[in-house]
Amino acid sequence: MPEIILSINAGSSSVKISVYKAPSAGTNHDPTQLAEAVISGLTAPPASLKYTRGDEKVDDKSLDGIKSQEEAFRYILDFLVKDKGLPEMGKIEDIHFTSHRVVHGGGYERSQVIDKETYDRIEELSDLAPLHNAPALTIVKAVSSLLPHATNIAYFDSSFHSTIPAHIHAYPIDPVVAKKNKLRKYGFHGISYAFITHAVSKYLQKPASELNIIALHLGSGASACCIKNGHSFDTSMGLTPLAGLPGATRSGSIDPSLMFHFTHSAGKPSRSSSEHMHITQAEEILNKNSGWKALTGTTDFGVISNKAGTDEDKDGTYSLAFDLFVDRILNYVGPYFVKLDGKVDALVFAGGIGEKGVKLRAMVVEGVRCLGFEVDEGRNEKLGGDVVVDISKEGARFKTLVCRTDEQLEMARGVVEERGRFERK
Ligand SMILES: Nc1ncnc2c1ncn2[C@@H]1O[C@H](COP(=O)(O)OP(=O)(O)O)[C@@H](O)[C@H]1O
Ligand SMILES: CC(=O)OP(=O)(O)O
Ligand SMILES: [Mg+2]
Repeated sequence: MPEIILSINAGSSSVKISVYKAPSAGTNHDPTQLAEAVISGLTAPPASLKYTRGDEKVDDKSLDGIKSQEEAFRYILDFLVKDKGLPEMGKIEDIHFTSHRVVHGGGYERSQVIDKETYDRIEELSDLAPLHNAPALTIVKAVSSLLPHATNIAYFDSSFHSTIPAHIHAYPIDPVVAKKNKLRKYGFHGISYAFITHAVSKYLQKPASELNIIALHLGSGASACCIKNGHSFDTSMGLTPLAGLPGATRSGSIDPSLMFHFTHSAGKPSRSSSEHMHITQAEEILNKNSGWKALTGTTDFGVISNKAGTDEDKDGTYSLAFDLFVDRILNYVGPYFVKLDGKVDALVFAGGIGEKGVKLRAMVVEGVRCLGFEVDEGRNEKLGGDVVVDISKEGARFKTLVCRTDEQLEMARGVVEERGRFERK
């Protein structure tokens, strides 16, 4: 009987689900991916579905009416179960494990089976990841009712960053208050950074424990990570995923006083607060109504890239957003290069924008040319299908890589590696 793992990645604008067959116990192969379904564009309706089974692209269609992560999950599960070409999903009792990407894990340094206590803890942290934790929990709840045999395991984006030293994760505020309220830099996109670390270490044939990279996960939410000897040493997101780089609907870092000048009602509760989450209007504006959406009206950075600098960009709206993003990214690459003492194995692009944004990669690397990074135009434009691709120019002092990150696979590997810890007693 095959043991099936459903690996669920609820992002702020997408839900990505991969179906894996676990290798036989005692072998250390990767889980085998049987299918992947991605619903994207939740913040730019209509959403769309991309479905691949094995190496075959089976479906690619627009979906009206799917607006939330929970709706996307329910749609995908139904779709997978009904797919005649995927008999492994025909018997839902064979789904032993569901791994869930949970963005904010507070003090959890590793994955956890989601029991009542873990669920409550993740819920408590919802205010600190307003676009992520509550939607992820709606999926956990749906799994509990639709797949009651499955063991739910939470993988936290923040766990990878538990190695950040105190002088980097601490905020310069009253330490008593900071300790009591657990106010510190947590950092996110850690499942992706763990995948990137392993993939680049394999590609460069260098042990992860000796690997120094500057990694950029650029998606609907975007962040940078300084990875020293295979561990997170610094990252751009903070107490919440709002800090650092701007994103589809997020402002990224701003002067904290800006909000007092933006609106006087900024401190009042937001109308969209729910039983799972209580945020102020300020948090609502900075998390949901800023970033690319506020600057350009679209949350799709692909559109911004295509229009910037063309006749369609008469008032320079798209160019401003594009150039602003390049500028903010450079604000991290330089300092991380310094923090790594110039001993950098690679600058790595990942995430939807990092993997598809040809122009963005070219402009960012152009911005750090003085440090010794240079991109080969041809390689940058045609990546090919490998997990890690070298786009550096011949003779460049430092490497520039693109990594097709795979958070679902990273979680499924974790399930297989630690299966014993998760088996129901
Ligand atoms: N050709 C492209 N160039 C630049 N960005 C793109 C392109 N195609 C898609 N994107 C962007 O990728 C982002 C989604 O990235 P992804 O990592 O999948 O998101 P999520 O954060 O939801 O996981 C969207 O902002 C989308 O606009
Ligand atoms: C942490 C975060 O911002 O995630 P995403 O990019 O998937 O929204
Ligand atoms: Mg993502």
